This record gives sequence, structure tokens and C-alpha cells, in this order.
Amino acid sequence: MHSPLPTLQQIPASIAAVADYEPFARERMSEQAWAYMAGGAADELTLRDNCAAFRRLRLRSRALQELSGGHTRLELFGQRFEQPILLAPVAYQKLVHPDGELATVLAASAVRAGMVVSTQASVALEEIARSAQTPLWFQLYVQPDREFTRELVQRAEAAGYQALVVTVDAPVNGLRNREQRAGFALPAGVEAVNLRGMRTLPPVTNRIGDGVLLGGPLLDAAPTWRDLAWLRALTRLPVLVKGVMHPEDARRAVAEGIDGIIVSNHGGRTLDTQPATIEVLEEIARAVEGRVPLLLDGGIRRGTDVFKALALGARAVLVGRPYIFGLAAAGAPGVCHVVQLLRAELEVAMALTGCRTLADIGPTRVSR
Ligand SMILES: Cc1cc2nc3c(=O)[nH]c(=O)nc-3n(C[C@H](O)[C@H](O)[C@H](O)COP(=O)(O)O)c2cc1C
Ligand SMILES: CC(C)CC(=O)C(=O)O
Repeated sequence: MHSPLPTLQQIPASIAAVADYEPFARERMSEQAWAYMAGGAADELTLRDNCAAFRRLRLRSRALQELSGGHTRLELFGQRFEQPILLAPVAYQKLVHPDGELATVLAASAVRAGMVVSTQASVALEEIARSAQTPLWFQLYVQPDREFTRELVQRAEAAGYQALVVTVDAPVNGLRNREQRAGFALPAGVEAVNLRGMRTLPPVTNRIGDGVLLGGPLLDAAPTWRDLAWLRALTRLPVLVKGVMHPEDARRAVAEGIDGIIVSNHGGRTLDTQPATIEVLEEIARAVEGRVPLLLDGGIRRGTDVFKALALGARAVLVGRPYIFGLAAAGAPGVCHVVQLLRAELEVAMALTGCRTLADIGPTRVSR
């Protein structure tokens, strides 16, 4: 049985779409936390483009299609999901809510949404797993300390996580000018608890004049394809790579025996001026030729965005900031509501384009 559904009653009717959570979230967060959660890299062109590119696409409806018995269910790696919307790994959720990831996992369980837990979660990965009644995947940042990395993977397996999501687009943090301007630093009481006890490298700063990255210890220890092969051999879990933006990387990942690919530019938080994820999805889908499932994140703010991603080759999507803003504004009920809003919008889009199941959503339903 699921945990009792948190009440949605306190949520005002004026919140009719996920974007409506933003002002409520903002007024409940410090300026620094807002800069961290809402911001992106440099001029935030990719951050904005992720959303704008979805808005440019148009849906093509078909009339009088058979819709009876329709649903939004899917199966991935033998796991069953009610809807193709997962919660993306987002670090340090105690920044926005005192229960942090525990509130999120309660909500994910209530709506049976898959949740990907960040290496940099602010709650122990075992504690999150104990509260979960929905598939949990563990997002892995390969640490310079590989022995510690191995132990993290083993902890995730032992705790019952059902897939490993290896993030490959951030060997170093992006230059986040918005965070720098706001003076963002983690407040007391919020930390990456799962990394306690790890041997660390000298800190890297982003300030000009403080030295270079290339040739320094962080990038000398950055993960490569060799590490991916090592991880593949290390675990029996399905392994996904998150942060693929190039078809050649997608091909290589498939050749390395990777089970799934997440097309992602880290929500515009790493390398600014990369294209929007939805703009590279079809090219990557052509390279992968259906050999492994493709997922996508970045800029999903509407059920129609979910629909467009599925039409252009994704099996499922992940959302980041939308549920974080729901969490900040209304705790677990806010996260539930965000998933429910997106799912309801997806269902309406399916009905109005004549798609009974996710398998009916194909490229002919979108015009570019
Ligand atoms: C505040 C914040 C923290 C994030 N932390 C992580 C992380 O720890 N690991 C990771 O792989 N991705 C992380 N991401 C990226 C998300 O998993 C996801 O790729 C991105 O948020 C999707 O874009 P969206 O926010 O537009 O939905 C983070 C994103 C945000 C906004
Ligand atoms: C702690 C960070 C590396 C987490 C992250 O991926 C992000 O803030 O985008």
C-alpha cells in the first residue's frame, strides 16, 4: 500500500499550471537558494532555450481516433510506471524544504512517479529508500576517490535502488554567474551527507585569477569512458548515462553496453550556449535506432512538452525545477500536484491528438 496521500486541499485554485508555483516558491526561498535552484550557467541562454524550443513546436491532431481503454503507463527496465514523468536528480533539497528529499519521495510514492536521487542529496540515500514505495534510481557522480565511488554504488544496490544514472556532463561545475552574484553557499545544516568520509581534493574555485582547471587534480581525476566500462562491470543494475548531447556519444554508450540514455544539458547549468535538448533528440534517436530507451530532460513545463519529447523519440522525461518549486511552495503535496498537473495535461494532449497510449505518440503528431 502507498503512504497516505498528502492533502492537496491547501493548494490555491490560482495554481493551474506548474509555472504558477514559481512566485510562491521564490517568496519562500532565500535569494541565494533561489539563485542556485532557478539559475543556470553564464548568460542562461541554454536554460531559456530548453523551454523556448518546446514552445516553438506545434502539435498536429487527428480526429475520431479510438480512445477507449487508453492510459499513460509504461515499462522501463522491467519496472512499471504510471506515467512517463520522472523526478530528475536535484541536489540539496533541504535548501527549499526542511524534509528535503524525504518530502519528495513521499510525493513520488503517492503518485507512483519514478524518482532519481542525487549523489549530492541532503538526506542519506538509505533513509530515502526506506520511505519509497515507487521505483528509485540512484544518480552517480563518479568521485575522484574511485573506491568511495564503488562503495556508493554498493550502498545504492543494497538499499534497493533499481537503476544507476551516471551523470557525464559535469566533470566540473558550470560557471553559474547568478549564483556567484548572489553569493550562494550552502547554509549550515544542508550538506551532501552521502559523501561524508570521502577523501577530497583541494577546492576548485571559479574565480578568475585563482588558477586553472586543466592539468589540475579535479580534471586529472575526471571520469572517462574507461570508468563507464568499470561501472558497467561493477553493478548488476541497469546503467543509464545522463548528459548525452551528441549522437556519437550515444552510439558509444550503446556499444559500451549501457542500458539507457538521458538526453540532457543539465537544465542549462553546465555549458551555456549548448542547444536545447529537444533540438538534439531526433538526431540522437536516429543514432540509437531504438537499441536502448532514450529519456530527455530540460525545459519540460507542460504536458504538451512531455508529449513532444515522446513524439520525437523519448520513452520518458524527467523534470527538475518544476517539482523543486512545488516542494518549496507546498512540500510533498506541491510535488504531487506538479506531477498530477503534467500528467493531466499530457492526457488531454493525447486525447486531443488522438493517441490512446504512449506508443501512439509519434513524429507525425508534431510539426517543427
Ligand atoms: C538545483 C538543481 C540541482 C541539480 N542537481 C543535480 C545533480 O545532483 N545531479 C544531476 O545529475 N543533475 C542535477 N541537476 C540537473 C537535473 O537533474 C536536470 O537535468 C535538470 O534540472 C532538468 O532541467 P529542468 O530543471 O528544466 O527540468 C540539478 C538541477 C537543478 C535545477
Ligand atoms: C552539487 C552539484 C554538483 C549538483 C548539480 O549537479 C547541480 O547543481 O546542477
